[in-house]
Amino acid sequence: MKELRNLSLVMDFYELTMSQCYFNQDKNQEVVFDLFYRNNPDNGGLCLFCGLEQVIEYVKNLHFEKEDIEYLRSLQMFSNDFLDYLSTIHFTGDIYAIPEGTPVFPHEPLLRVKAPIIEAQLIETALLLALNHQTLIATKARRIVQASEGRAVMEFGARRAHNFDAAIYGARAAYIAGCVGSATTYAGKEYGLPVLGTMAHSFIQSFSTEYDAFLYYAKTYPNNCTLLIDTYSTLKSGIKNAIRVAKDYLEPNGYRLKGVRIDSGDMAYLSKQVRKELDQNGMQDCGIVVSNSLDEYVIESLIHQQGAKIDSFGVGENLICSKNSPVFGGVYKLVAIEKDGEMIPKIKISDNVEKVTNPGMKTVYRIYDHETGMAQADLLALVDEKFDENEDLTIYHPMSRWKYKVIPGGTYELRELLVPIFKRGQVVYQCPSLDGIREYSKRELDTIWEEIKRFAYPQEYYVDLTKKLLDLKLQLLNEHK
Ligand SMILES: Nc1ncnc2c1ncn2[C@@H]1O[C@H](COP(=O)(O)OP(=O)(O)OP(=O)(O)O)[C@@H](O)[C@H]1O
Ligand SMILES: O=P(O)(O)OC[C@H]1O[C@H](OP(=O)(O)OP(=O)(O)O)[C@H](O)[C@@H]1O
Ligand SMILES: O=C(O)c1cccnc1
Repeated sequence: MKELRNLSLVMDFYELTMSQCYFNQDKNQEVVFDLFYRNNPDNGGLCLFCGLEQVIEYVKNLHFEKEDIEYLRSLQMFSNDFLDYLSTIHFTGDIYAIPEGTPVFPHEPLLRVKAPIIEAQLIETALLLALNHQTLIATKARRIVQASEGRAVMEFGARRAHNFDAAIYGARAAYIAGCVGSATTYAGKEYGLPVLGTMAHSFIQSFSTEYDAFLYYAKTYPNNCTLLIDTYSTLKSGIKNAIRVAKDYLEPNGYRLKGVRIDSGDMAYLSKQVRKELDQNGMQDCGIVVSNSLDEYVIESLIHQQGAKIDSFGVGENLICSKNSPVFGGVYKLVAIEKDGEMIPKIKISDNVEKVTNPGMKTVYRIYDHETGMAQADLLALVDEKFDENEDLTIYHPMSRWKYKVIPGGTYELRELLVPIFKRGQVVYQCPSLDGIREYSKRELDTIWEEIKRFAYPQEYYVDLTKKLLDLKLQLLNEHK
């Protein structure tokens, strides 16, 4: 079996200091935490939820090694009794979550934990860091894939990623979001996603001539040959040498030149000129790949405003670092606490209305329109609420009773998005394959209206409350006045 790094101590120190207080007071009662976010990155209309598999690995493995305990002891802040307790701790609670690859929206629980407060608290940091990172990268990658309108997007980001895990998990998230593969070989080995790539300028420079470099590569990989044509001059030498190699070696031997890559200069102008030359030489099947600090806006402009002739995109830094919007602000908030065997709903109040939490143990439903199959809104409900799809459904704005919408009975279907992942500490969820997640994600994205997916001022998707949940929220707000 592969040895796992024990990452259990990847937790904010306050999780441990607070936990010792709970422990000393014998206050390890059950609580419920919701993990959700408030704003879509890049002013977008949605996110793609990602990173659940890594959360499952972390929670399943939660334990402290002897050396972890000794380290904590050396800090002289923790009692022997508490350290003894930590040395045997493992997760015993329930976790429900939305499946990876699902389009998600602000303010809905993406994941819900019900566990003794110490356990729920100790896993906070890891849950947030895994889900915040991969959701951010999948969300960015999805935008880039959308802008490419069916042209392949290759993830080239490892060298600009914020260290090893960001490259590996970033490649995973990007593949889920629709990239055709990644240049990060490790991610191919680990996740079975396609690894791909072309060549670097250093390769061309290492030969006496560009032609020699192309010829050597073509002889080595005649079936899969994409040549980088911008080392000296894309139009004066690169494209000419690429065509020569195709004519001198590949075609006489029954092969075709697969592609050329342009990595600098004006990509619209160069791609059009290169396309013309390839076509004039009977090489209509040779693809044009471009790279160089691309993002969804440059890609959109190349395709729509500039008529660029591009077949695929290599995208690195803007994708792997979500450069325009580098933070995904997922948060983890306590929403209920057990008292005398009963779960008591809790609220977090803020002057900023956006930051007032939705109290209680809740679930999320996606409401699909019967006729179109499209998602109409998401509905937050208390877990014990029951629905009959033949009856009218009234959904409320998260803050006001007078803003509501009635969806007529018989016109909609409800799908509960949160599914069981852990029950009493045991994993009850079978993680789908990466390709399974990717296909599911594509299908789910097809149920989201284009108005929500567009980049400029997207329409806001409704995440509403049931009457019962809204009443509870307003009642708690009143009680705290
Ligand atoms: N037609 C185009 N429309 C919009 N942006 C483009 C177009 N062509 C290139 N770009 C962008 O312009 C920028 C050019 O950057 P930069 O100055 O780094 O490259 P360069 O001078 O072409 O080559 P090098 O990478 O060797 O410095 C890149 O971000 C690229 O994505
Ligand atoms: O611009 P990005 O979106 O991050 O895409 C990845 C970049 O990384 C490489 O450049 P680099 O100069 O590092 O190496 P090279 O010698 O292969 O061009 C590649 O040529 C791309 O330009
Ligand atoms: O294979 C490529 O062309 C590649 C890979 C990583 C970064 N830039 C380019």
